[in-house]
Amino acid sequence: MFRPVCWRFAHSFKWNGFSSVLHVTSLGCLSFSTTDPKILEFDSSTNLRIGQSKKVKSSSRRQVSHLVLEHFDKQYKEELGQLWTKARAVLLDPQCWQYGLMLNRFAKLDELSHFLQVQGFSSLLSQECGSGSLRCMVHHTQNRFPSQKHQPGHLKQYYLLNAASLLPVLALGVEDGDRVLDMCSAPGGKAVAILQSCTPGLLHCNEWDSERRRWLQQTLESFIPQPLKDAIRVFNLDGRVFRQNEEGAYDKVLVDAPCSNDRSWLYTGQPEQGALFLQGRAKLPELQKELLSSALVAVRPGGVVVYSTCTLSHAENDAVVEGVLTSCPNVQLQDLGGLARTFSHRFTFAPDCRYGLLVVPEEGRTWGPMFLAKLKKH
Ligand SMILES: C[S@@+](CC[C@H](N)C(=O)[O-])C[C@H]1O[C@@H](n2cnc3c(N)ncnc32)[C@H](O)[C@@H]1O
Repeated sequence: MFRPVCWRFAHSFKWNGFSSVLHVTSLGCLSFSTTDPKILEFDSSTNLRIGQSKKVKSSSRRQVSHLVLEHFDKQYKEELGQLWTKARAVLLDPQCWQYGLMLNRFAKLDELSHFLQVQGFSSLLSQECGSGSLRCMVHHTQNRFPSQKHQPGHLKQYYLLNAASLLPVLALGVEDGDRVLDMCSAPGGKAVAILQSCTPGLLHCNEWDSERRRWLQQTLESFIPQPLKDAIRVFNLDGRVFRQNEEGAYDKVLVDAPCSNDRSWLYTGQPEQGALFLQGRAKLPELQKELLSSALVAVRPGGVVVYSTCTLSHAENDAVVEGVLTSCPNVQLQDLGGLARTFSHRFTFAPDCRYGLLVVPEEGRTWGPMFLAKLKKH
């Protein structure tokens, strides 16, 4: 049993998936031995416990919906060929999923940064990415930090995410002073990423679902200090109305659209839920086109819109962008080849995605699914 000295960090700390043990020495240093626990946890009485092998709770409870899986098999085999076999293996094995840690530049990070370095985490983003002060740490193996609890008045140190979900933010390229709309914003991962990368002149975060809007507000509270919050406003609107209210008001708009979310929808559990999901899925492309068109009205001439989803579905990705490009003559598709080259060692991109980039998960680089396309208005 060890007594952690760095109490604040240790208190909420759980670890799964490494073959070494964390020690917190009496001097407050962090080091590892080579015993092989599957889980470590600090409990609230400040003791470090080394537990026996046990699975991460949330993963072991997941139940695959066979209805959804069959549907995916049929569709994605046709759309992605061999890549689907690889992605399928990852999606069906939550124990292998990698998680990135987006670090909060507004929190104290010394101990955490040191700990991550010792553990072999590396930085996803280099200076060439143009990501400003945005930092995300990734590991080549499966690993999962616990989510930090929301505590009013305290800033969290990190946000857990699928590292590929930073690509839309990088593609948007927000700069200091920009007026930005995050049209579908909850739970707020990408809004936080934007605020990590720079200081926009204003950031409007919109979320239609009231429950999720509260979650979004909590995320912003957990990561962003008060002075910066003055530049942020949270809206509770249907994103499709921005076309009427906010014409040309923004330099940059992110449409991280409601989508099938393959990773979580595969685990819809009960057959009825799976059936409902498949019904709803058919209606998504229409909504997505409307949201993207609305964003193109809300952005100023010369401004850019990034459209993204976390599904592999062609109908919700390339086909949506194609549909909008056909109906909006003053919009031009932007090349994302540079971004793909920068991250080709980290992410697997589908080779024949016509209008954007599609990150497909595979063993060892389980990031994705993530689709993004960038459009510029003239
Ligand atoms: C993929 S999630 C967004 C994730 C978020 N950008 C992030 O990075 O944390 C899509 C969100 O869009 C919201 N949504 C659904 N329909 C919408 C609409 N018509 N207008 C605005 N938001 C909508 C959903 O409730 C959901 O929270």
